[in-house]
Amino acid sequence: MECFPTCATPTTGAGPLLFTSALQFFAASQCILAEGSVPTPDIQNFEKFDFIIVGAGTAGSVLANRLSAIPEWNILLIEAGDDAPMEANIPAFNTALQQTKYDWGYLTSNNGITNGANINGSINWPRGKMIGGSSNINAMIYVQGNDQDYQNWVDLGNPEWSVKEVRRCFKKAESYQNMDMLKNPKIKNHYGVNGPLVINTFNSTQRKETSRILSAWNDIGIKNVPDLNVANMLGSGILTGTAANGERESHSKAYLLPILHRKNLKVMKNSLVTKLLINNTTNTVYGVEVENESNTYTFIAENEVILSAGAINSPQLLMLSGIGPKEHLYSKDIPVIVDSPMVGQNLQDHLIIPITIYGDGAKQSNIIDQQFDAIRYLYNRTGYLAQLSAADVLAFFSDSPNAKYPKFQSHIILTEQNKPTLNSFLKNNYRYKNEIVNQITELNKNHTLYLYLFNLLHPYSRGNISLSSNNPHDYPIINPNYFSDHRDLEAAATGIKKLTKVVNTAAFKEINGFLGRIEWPPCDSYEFDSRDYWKCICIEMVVTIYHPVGTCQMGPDPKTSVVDSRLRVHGVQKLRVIDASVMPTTISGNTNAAAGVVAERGAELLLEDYNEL
Ligand SMILES: Cc1cc2nc3c(=O)[nH]c(=O)nc-3n(C[C@H](O)[C@H](O)[C@H](O)COP(=O)(O)OP(=O)(O)OC[C@H]3O[C@@H](n4cnc5c(N)ncnc54)[C@H](O)[C@@H]3O)c2cc1C
Repeated sequence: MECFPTCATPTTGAGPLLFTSALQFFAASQCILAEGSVPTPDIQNFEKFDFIIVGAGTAGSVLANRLSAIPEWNILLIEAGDDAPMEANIPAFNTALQQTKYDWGYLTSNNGITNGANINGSINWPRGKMIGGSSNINAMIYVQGNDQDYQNWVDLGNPEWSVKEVRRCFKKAESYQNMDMLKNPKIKNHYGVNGPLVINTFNSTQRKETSRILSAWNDIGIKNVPDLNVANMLGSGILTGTAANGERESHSKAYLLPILHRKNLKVMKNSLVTKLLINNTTNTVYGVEVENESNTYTFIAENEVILSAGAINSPQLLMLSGIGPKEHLYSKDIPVIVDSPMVGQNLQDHLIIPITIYGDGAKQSNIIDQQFDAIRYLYNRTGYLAQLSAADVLAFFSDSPNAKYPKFQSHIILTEQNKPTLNSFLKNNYRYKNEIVNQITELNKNHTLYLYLFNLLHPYSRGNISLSSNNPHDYPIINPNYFSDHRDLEAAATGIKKLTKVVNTAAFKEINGFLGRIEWPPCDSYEFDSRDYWKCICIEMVVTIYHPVGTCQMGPDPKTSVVDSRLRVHGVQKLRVIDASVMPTTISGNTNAAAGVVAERGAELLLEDYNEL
């Protein structure tokens, strides 16, 4: 049988050799793309450690590094998820891990008020479930926040978190890599260059379009700045990312993987902590209960247990262990050890409202070009796979031009004409109903979609996390309570009205830009682009930019906070929470860098308490 009748006679020259080595290269590059694997440790039931850290996410990775730097301390780090897969490392796949085994896959509860345009009135709340946690599933946007954010924490009775200390910790964490930008003395002075966390700007294949976006922002008064962090999150510009050389920089890659050789650190993955062990006569925590495959283990912490399970799971674990609002614990048949009314309360998130602006623009590249781009990525980490799936520009603004504190933020998702993945993105990631999805994809057939994601930086509304049962496998109930405070709705309408002005700028006129009306029955009677129209869209279509914080907030008073300023849990001994949940108020922008800094500073406070600093 002739398999390839048209194939030229195979050569015995250099050609086949070259092809073979190319094939080997591509096969090997898939393996080296993943960030690395954590070996399974040799571990015994009832083994004793000095510190046990629950959760190897952003904060847990930092803590494992800083605490295991003390050679006399034995550290156990426990993570519910597996190693991060290859996709986590490739920037353009930043949404690809949602709703896989690497995502906890949470949904918000249907409150019957918001989210009429979303399937079953609820939205996705993804959270990383893997080594690196949410730092391996996030969009890599590196935002430090505004000085006032940290001053707010001090004003709430947390003296350890002064702007000066927090800024020092950012520098300690950072390894800023953009040599061109470092020629600017303000940028050089602002960032750290010797820390573990590599940050840089992305190379963008969309610079023509992102320049247009920047120019439009500039024209409506959101002035372009060379660097958003240096500008204290005021203005618009190209963002910095936890990425460099075409790869993601997760907190696990920066802090954890390089120290796996330390003899005093054990890391257990695929292991769910189900409960804290507490001596209820002394209210002292002495260990944790853990499920690994079908086995249950007990591990003892001689000094402390540190919860770094994130803003949903840290309060969940406290409540499962008897620390929380007493009536709620009684209702789930959980014996109350400490009545701590704020556990799971004070939930703050950055909501987003999608604003659809269309214009002439590039078509989606064809499949052959995309495949070549994939090869280019494997060879030298360039091309579209090396950049995040959203556009690499941001705007931070307020309702008055001279404001020193931003109220609003805008991200952009740039969607070329007729993009095949738009439909599934809107349906699966945002859970919009077909009527909404179809309108947007229909207009995208012949227009580029500039999807502006408007977000409110400092909401007044507060949600909460509560238990659905006393079973640690049952997901907690997430109630974000968006727009429950009317001031948020008014502020959002003001911010959106300001943002939609971009459509009248020269940059958008040049491409026949127009604002797309989303037809949705509850909003149809309102005049398009009026405040009332936008308020209606806010209520019906609000989704998340994935920044829950505040559910174990720090503060001096056990009635109004969960941990003190040194992150020790009120009412119990030998227990801290160190992760995004302790932020008493949210920050001006994306929360990953700040969660890492909470852990940097939290580690310092802990070391001070043991005279190790
Ligand atoms: C989709 C998405 C996009 C985002 N984009 C950005 C962005 O671009 N920029 C930005 O600044 N921020 C972004 N964020 C937010 C940012 O990533 C988080 O604020 C930050 O990672 C929180 O860190 P953390 O340590 O508190 O929690 P996490 O990083 O979530 O870590 C918690 C860890 O604890 C583990 N865990 C939980 N419960 C248990 C248990 N019972 N037993 C054992 N282990 C457990 C989890 O599996 C996880 O690994 C995004 C988040 C998401 C989900």
